[in-house]
Amino acid sequence: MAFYKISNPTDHRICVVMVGLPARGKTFISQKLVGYLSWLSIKAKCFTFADFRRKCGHLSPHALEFNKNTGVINEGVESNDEDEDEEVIEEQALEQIRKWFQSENGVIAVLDDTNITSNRRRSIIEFCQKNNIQPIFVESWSEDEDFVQCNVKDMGRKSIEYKHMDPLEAKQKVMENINKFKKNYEPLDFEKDSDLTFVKLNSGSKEILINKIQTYLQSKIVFYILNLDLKPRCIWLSRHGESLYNLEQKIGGDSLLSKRGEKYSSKLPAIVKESAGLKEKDIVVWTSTLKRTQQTAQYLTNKKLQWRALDELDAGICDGMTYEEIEEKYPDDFQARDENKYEFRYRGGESYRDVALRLEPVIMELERQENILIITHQAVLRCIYAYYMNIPQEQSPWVSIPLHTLIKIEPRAYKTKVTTIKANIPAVSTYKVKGTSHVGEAEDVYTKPYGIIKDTSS
Ligand SMILES: O=P(O)(O)OC[C@H]1O[C@@](CO)(OP(=O)(O)O)[C@@H](O)[C@@H]1O
Repeated sequence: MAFYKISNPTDHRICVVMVGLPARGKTFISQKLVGYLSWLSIKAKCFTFADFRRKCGHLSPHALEFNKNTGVINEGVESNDEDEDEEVIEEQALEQIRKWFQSENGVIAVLDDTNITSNRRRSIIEFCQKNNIQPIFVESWSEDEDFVQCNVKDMGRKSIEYKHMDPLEAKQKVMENINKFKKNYEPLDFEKDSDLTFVKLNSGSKEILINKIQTYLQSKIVFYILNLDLKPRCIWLSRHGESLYNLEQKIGGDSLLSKRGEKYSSKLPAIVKESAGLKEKDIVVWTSTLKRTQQTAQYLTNKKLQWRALDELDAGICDGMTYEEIEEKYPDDFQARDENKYEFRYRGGESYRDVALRLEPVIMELERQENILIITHQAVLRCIYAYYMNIPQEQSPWVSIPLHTLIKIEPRAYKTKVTTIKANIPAVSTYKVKGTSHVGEAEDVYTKPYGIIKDTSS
């Protein structure tokens, strides 16, 4: 079920059109925006023209050849008539967007390409007008050497166009490409483009210019982009230490930590220090308002902030019960929750969807901040983890977030890196296995593929 429902979808179709030279953070913005909208249940998709060109057998002007039979990209094959090919490819790519809006009832398409000429942008506007789509142009502009070089490095290492190359060669190619595009670049202009809806970002969020934002959805998109800080940063996630309720397999409540939970809290500062390599003043600790998270943060001397929005999912009438008791007393509710855990709302309490919605200001603030350690609860961390890792909503309540484990997240344009650091302090499992009232080993399908697991000696 989509949360964002509209009576006539064609009235609300938006195409976010990225504008800018390579290595200006366009892919990062596009991916983050689509992840955020999907997390809010707004149907969104990113269309990367480079992908499409590759599939068509060209990567003009990057001069690569895609072998459709083997899937291998070969270097050095130039197209004979680049301009003509490019036009056809662009048309076909826009056609993909039109089809997606129509067949999938899409709401927001993000077009991740350079779109650096006024002509190109005008042809996109024409396409949008024909198809009842509102275009918003998002230009990422920068002459800041550090900003550009940081993106060049990221592109060289991770982008499919360059990652097969030697790092130096990749860097050189990206720079060549930037210079090639620079010659034709026509930035968005307040006078010439006064009729367009656009946002112009200078080196991320250093300076922002906005023109003609008109609808609620447009302002939501723009507000999110304005809060995005493109600088590399880390987020650490930890559950509180094992609690007395965890030992008794009871959910909710506001209990204190067990002895092993206490041990985790005293070890946490050293684990964070080792993982971060930063001074304490450079990491801010966010906790919920519940005792078990504050007790876990007690030995951290960093600046701390409590958020009510980080409190655990409210289990309503089931608060303080074990899963076995819930199954016995409310068998229908127990089964309904297993069938659709994301949507199920405890009587007098919350669903995972409710938690995600109340977390929106936390997410927005996280995007503005640099290095944050969040100490909170199982359900809340699942929602935050799902946001960073683009985990489908229906799967997010089943993600494994074990106790006494620090998760380090490094969001990047091409892939988010996750490192799982185990404290080596035993704790009970609180993972409720689907279809039973038992807690046990998680299937862990969503944590394992991403994580590099590190153990700390006890
Ligand atoms: O959604 P499920 O899997 O029930 O997990 C959420 C539960 O996790 C618990 C532990 O069982 O969280 P936490 O100990 O992190 O506060 C409960 O309080 C909470 O209701």
